[in-house]
Amino acid sequence: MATQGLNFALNNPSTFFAPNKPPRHSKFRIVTVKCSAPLSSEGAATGLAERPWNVANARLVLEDGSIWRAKSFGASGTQVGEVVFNTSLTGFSEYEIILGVREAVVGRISYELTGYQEILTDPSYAGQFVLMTNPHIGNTGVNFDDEESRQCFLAGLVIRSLSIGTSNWRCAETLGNYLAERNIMGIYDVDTRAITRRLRQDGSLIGVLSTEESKSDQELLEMSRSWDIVGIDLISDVSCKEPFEWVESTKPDWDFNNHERNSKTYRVIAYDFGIKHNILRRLASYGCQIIVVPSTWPASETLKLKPDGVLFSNGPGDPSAVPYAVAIVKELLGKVPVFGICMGHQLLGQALGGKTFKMKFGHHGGNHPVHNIQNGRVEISAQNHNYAVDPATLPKGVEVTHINLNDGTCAGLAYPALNVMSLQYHPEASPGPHDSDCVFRDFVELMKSVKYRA
Ligand SMILES: NC(=O)CC[C@H](N)C(=O)O
Repeated sequence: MATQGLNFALNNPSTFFAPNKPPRHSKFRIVTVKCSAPLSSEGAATGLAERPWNVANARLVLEDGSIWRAKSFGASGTQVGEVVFNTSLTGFSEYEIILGVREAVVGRISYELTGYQEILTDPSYAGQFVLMTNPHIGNTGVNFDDEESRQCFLAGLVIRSLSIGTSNWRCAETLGNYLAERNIMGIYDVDTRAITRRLRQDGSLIGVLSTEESKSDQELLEMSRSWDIVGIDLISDVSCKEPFEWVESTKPDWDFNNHERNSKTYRVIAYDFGIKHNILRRLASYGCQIIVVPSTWPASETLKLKPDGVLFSNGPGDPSAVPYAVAIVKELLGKVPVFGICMGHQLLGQALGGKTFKMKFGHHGGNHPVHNIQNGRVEISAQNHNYAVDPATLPKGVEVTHINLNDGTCAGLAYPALNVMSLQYHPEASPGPHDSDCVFRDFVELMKSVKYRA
């Protein structure tokens, strides 16, 4: 609906957008409309603008033997990865449309966004193709602020329709240019609904994306069948190599919980298994002093820094393929309050004696309902994981604190005796939802209670 409204406005010569102040807590304000392809005046009048593409020049070959012809954007080449679908469709802001010389407000647009830039820069997607179920991607371009890490680690992007126009007050460049500069492949004009239904039915599939005509379908199929993401340590490729201090908090205009700031500061060591920057910003906003350390940083060195708490971050790949990280987590248990997010939660589950398993097609999206058993509330959450902790394998004393309401899987754990808390999903989600943000306050409260207990 929103994009239809925008297309109407784009194609109506008498419409222009007001350079509004961004609504509070919104990152979006329309001031310019950049088109990646010129709209002919005829096209503009009829709504039938000429598209900048003609032919399929890429193939996605899935391990089940299906071949999907598509059009390429971003980088060219051949890339293998696991295909996952992301259902993010959240976040919108309203804009006034001002028409003609009298500047009468004639309506409002709900401007839709999916957080695709945050998804592209989430290191947990390393080794995976992200297929967006939202059919229209690229309309807000990319900007300098929404990066979740230092680079794009994912294998590639698969979308239904690439926006021909880019319009956002923060836009620095188009999605296509951004991906090409980072050597990330993308395809569009592919039936993402059909692929999603296949993945839901048959489970995650390995795929090969290629723009190389010289490679036969059979060659690409064999490539997809001889690669696997299970059992591989993907953390060490994305983690930082040296410790560093993190100070940036959420910008005041966008902070939705700033009344909860703490006057006291707590020292947190954050293990970087592929950490998203917004986890660090939220911790900083809640008054934490943070040192980020590499995935292999010894537990003994962490304890020497005398932290009030330790955070185990999100990260890519199979949690059972990184026993060295589980050993570090285990060594810290009971010595300092700990909080695990996603991969961090899965490592904690294993360190407590539990096991993880691979889900059929995982959870990827910004619209997962979670039952918070501790307070009885249902939180809408952002999730991105293919594995889960099996609660039946956990020892007595470990509590399941959150349940994913779509499939009943474990979405959070606590072990009060050892000051352990963890979530399988993303309380820091940017652009949202923000229902679970208060878990950072819970972590601060945990650190506080331990620090001032003595
Ligand atoms: N976001 C994450 O930390 C993902 C954890 C793990 N790689 C999984 O897919 O389950």
